[in-house]
Amino acid sequence: MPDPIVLCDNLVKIYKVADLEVVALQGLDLEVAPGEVMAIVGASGSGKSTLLNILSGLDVPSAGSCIVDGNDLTRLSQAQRINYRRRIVGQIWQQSGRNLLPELSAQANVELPQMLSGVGSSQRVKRAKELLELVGLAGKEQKRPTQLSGGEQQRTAIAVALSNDPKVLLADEPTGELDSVTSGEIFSLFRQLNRELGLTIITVTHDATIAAAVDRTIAIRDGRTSTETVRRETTLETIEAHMPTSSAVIGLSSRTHRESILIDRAGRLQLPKEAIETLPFNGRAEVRIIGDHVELWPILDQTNGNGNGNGNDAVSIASLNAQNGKREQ
Ligand SMILES: Nc1ncnc2c1ncn2[C@@H]1O[C@H](COP(=O)(O)OP(=O)(O)OP(=O)(O)O)[C@@H](O)[C@H]1O
Repeated sequence: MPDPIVLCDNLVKIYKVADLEVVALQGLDLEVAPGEVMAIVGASGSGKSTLLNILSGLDVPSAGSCIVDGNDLTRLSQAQRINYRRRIVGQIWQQSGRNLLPELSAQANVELPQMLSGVGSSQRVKRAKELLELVGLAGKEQKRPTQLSGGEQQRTAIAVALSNDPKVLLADEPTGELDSVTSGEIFSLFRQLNRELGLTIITVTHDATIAAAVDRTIAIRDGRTSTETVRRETTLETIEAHMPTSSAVIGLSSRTHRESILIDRAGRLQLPKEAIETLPFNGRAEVRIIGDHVELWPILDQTNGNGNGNGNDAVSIASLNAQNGKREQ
């Protein structure tokens, strides 16, 4: 496997608001391979945008490490950070007002980041035209954002994000304001750009069709990666009965996708919601490694005379196959 283009290890982000501290990311691990197309999903407030803002260089991690294309985002100087934001990453947001300057034409919007990077006039005019053609907007170069449809505005935003030839495209809910047909078209464009330019794409989304179409979906819960869902190469027909019934927080089919929990580098894991719902207890528990599996036992209240582990209420959380190193749920 090639070296990851994104490697986050035990990433922490704490926002200070007056006297309060908000822990937005609490020890998140993430690896993304070059040329991968992946989605980040999770409930509101789970830390998705915080992660994207760190990857884009807009926010600085509070602790842990985050390296993107060899750039250590915890240690960049101000000048290095500007250079990183101009050349390594391109970013698009849900709201077109945040992506485009309304008083400029599509062409001028795409030229602007190049102008800020010192690219000469004739070269940036040529590149802006090429990029607008690549995203399917040939002939609309002189239109202003208000003269374009929502999908066309997002296409323009993608061309703007690509104007300095970044390695990684970061998209925060890029289809959040679009209808499902236009969302599908934007996602096809992502796929085309991935194929033709080798672009790595990381998108935050609530859109199940997008999550179903990417190579890998990471679910974040409470500021940590909790599950990962990968697309199966072939769909399952016959052994479906033996597989989990659904996949990922947005409910992808287990015929086409496989979900796994992630144990982070500190050894922590988050049980899926369905597993928590079937646990017969919560609170303190004892972990026992018994032969080939791991068990959780409730620690019962000592004051009423109960010891722990005497009933049938242990939960086996994993089977460990020591022979082949495989871990089975
Ligand atoms: N600039 C900030 N100052 C203070 N707290 C913040 C800031 N940005 C995010 N937070 C807090 O950090 C936590 C994670 O927020 P974040 O926006 O990353 O979540 P999210 O998963 O992107 O949510 P949504 O899906 O609603 O956009 C939340 O509790 C949020 O209130």
